[in-house]
Amino acid sequence: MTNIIEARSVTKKVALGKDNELHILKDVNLEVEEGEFVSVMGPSGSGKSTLLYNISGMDRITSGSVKIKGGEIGSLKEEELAKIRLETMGFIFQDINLLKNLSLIDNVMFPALVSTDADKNVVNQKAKELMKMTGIEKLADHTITQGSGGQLQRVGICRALINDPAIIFGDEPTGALDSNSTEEIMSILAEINKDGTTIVLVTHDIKVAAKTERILVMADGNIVSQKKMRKYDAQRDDSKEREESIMKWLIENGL
Ligand SMILES: Nc1ncnc2c1ncn2[C@@H]1O[C@H](COP(=O)(O)OP(=O)(O)OP(=O)(O)O)[C@@H](O)[C@H]1O
Repeated sequence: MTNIIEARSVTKKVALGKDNELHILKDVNLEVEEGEFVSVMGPSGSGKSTLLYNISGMDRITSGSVKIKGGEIGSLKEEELAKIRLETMGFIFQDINLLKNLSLIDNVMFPALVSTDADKNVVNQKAKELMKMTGIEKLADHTITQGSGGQLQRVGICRALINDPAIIFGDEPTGALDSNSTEEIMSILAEINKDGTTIVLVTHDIKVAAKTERILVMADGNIVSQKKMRKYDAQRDDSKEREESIMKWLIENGL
């Protein structure tokens, strides 16, 4: 299997005032295989979001190396990095950040229209297909005030998928959703992953982690433990067993 993400000895420090700095990531090593579905758990402040932003090139590492599809991203100029982010990655956040003055379908289309000289009709067709796939096609012409949290998060997923990214990064994508919407969003992500898209999610929710196939646990700026599981298959209906086994593992490892 090919590694789509390779992070070596990654550190991240931020300046706190004149003579003080915070060491957030401490020599982190991580490999993610093409097509993998990975979740990152760990206590608040352990560095999960910082890891996500630094391996996706949304933020700059202090030292070490991050390769995406074999190419080092640390040394890239801002425009080159932005191009790689736009063409290779999709991002889903807890706070969906949709543009208020655009319809939902225009929000979905936005990353495709800013990135390339793509044909608007082709992009529109693709956006419609994605909205159909996630069950929100009827909301295409609505605005963001007319959707529920779960519906808007589906818009966020469609927007993340519009450029056919190889990797989707999610920072607590279900953090603001109720358990039904969380289940629905995770089913959609599991389907997307089944089709070959690599997914890396930060989550506090065992139910979310149970739908992934590898759980990384962070503590104090490093990955301290990990658990590999069979890829989730909705047909098997074994979510409960997966959740219990994760819970047991977390407790046994003092996490
Ligand atoms: N730009 C920054 N400036 C100063 N401190 C920062 C910065 N970014 C992150 N931190 C601090 O680094 C630590 C790790 O933050 P991070 O958001 O990565 O943690 P997390 O594990 O994702 O936490 P949570 O689960 O609460 O979201 C925290 O103590 C945070 O306050």
